[in-house]
Amino acid sequence: MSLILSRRRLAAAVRRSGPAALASRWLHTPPFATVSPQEISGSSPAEVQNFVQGSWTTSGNWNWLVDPLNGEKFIKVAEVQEAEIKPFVESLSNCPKHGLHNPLKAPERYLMYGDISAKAANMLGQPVVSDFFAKLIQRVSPKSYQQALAEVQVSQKFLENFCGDQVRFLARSFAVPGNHLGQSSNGYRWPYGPVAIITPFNFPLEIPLLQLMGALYMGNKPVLKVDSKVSIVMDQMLRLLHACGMPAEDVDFINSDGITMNKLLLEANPKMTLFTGSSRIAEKLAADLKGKIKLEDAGFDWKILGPDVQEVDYIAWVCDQDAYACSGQKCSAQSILFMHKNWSSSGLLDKMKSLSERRKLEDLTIGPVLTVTTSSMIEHMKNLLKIPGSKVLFGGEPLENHSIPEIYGAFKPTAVFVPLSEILKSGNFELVTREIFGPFQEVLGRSVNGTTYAGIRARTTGAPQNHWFGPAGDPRGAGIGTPEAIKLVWSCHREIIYDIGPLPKNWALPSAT
Ligand SMILES: NC(=O)c1ccc[n+]([C@@H]2O[C@H](COP(=O)([O-])OP(=O)(O)OC[C@H]3O[C@@H](n4cnc5c(N)ncnc54)[C@H](O)[C@@H]3O)[C@@H](O)[C@H]2O)c1
Repeated sequence: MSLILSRRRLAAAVRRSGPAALASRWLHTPPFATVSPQEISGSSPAEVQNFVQGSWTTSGNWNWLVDPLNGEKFIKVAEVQEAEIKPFVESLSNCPKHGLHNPLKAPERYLMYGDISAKAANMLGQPVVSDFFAKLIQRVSPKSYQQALAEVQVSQKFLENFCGDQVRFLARSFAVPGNHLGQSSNGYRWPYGPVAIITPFNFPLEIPLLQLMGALYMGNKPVLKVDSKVSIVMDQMLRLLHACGMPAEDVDFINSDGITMNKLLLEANPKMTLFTGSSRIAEKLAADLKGKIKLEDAGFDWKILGPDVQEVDYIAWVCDQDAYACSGQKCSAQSILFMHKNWSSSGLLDKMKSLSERRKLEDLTIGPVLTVTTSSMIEHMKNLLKIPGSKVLFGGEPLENHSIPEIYGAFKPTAVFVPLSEILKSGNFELVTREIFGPFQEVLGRSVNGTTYAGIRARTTGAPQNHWFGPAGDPRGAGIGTPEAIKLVWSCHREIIYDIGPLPKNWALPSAT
């Protein structure tokens, strides 16, 4: 059974099934929720609010979002304007720089967050709740039900990982014996206090939730800003967390445009900002915030197939998933495939073509691209095709028979072949390695460089809660998911040297040194 129906078909189904079925659908909406994913439509729009100083608030301005599948205005977001940021600035400045808790202050809060995580993991694990979030994700960041559900399941496992004592174990300290009796040096994981989290549209639940919980576990007070296109998901998740006992004052949640958020950061001066998004904004914020930032920015991910040809069917399937699942809008999506010439006669490219052709809009295995328009993908492709020897292997055309609004992209899964000798020429390299955050990859003839996913089952898209996921080689690089990521991003090292005596027997005043 197809798990996602087009809005029009859904609306028709609701009309056919009448109010009794409607009531039963609401019965299947979790108690904390204020929306029902299937019911959101032009005639029954949903509302996204802000949360500050312990209360839900609206703003003077509603930003209307259009349904990525049919262009209908279906969600209104209370976007905070520049003149309205004061409560958020005040709320953040109420948090001391030593945090809401730390190893020497309010340690019971580590246990409280262990309990909140246990309850939230339990709630999110209930089929009604995971289905609710998967369907809500699908409405705003269209991807297949399996991909949306996987995002919920990763989030649920992450919460399970930090139940019980696991939060306090994150703040484990160590001691080194000192030089004399009564002296020892102790290393602590210290919070930053007031912090900010900014996240993009492509993982509406997983990225903001994992970073938010990491920040809270270590004792910080975050203000969270998720891309407004998808922030309805975290609006609902915060309601779940409140229902699981999260103190209302611990997190603020703001909807705004980038300019307003930038202003808030400059005025509220958070001690640390975690930014996940494009490299352009990452570099701007790094300068504006004078380096008080950690980054997970744009990805241009490559896969290399070396000379040993094997498991062609499996590799074709992994390539298809890596390049085109979520319509290529995973930060780890395969952007380039370097293929050793031994693969040319293996049938790999034909298999990839057939797999890409299985993808269809009806089940969102291919769907709207939220930040790149169809015309800019076509333009990029035309520029690539000017490179001698390059050719479209498959795709290369807009999707057909759809009602995706023009502000979004609608493009068939596409692969363009570019000869390696050409890519190395100056001028071509920048063009070929431009990130197109959509279902687009370039296939090159020979292998050149490495990737960190290795082996016959290697994939580029894999960021479950049990892997560190993040960049390397940049001192500002952040991570997500694991205890190491949480400790690195959300706490700093603080050393306290205890030197409590006693003084040596017969101590006498030494001469000046
Ligand atoms: N490395 C990772 O883990 C990772 C994960 C997901 C996405 N990404 C990257 O994110 C990009 C796609 O996301 P996008 O297009 O939404 O990114 P984006 O940089 O346009 O937006 C990201 C967030 O920043 C906010 N923002 C924009 N300008 C701002 C400003 N001046 N001050 C403060 N906040 C501002 C946006 O409202 C949004 O919430 C891709 O490049 C992708 O590779 C990276």
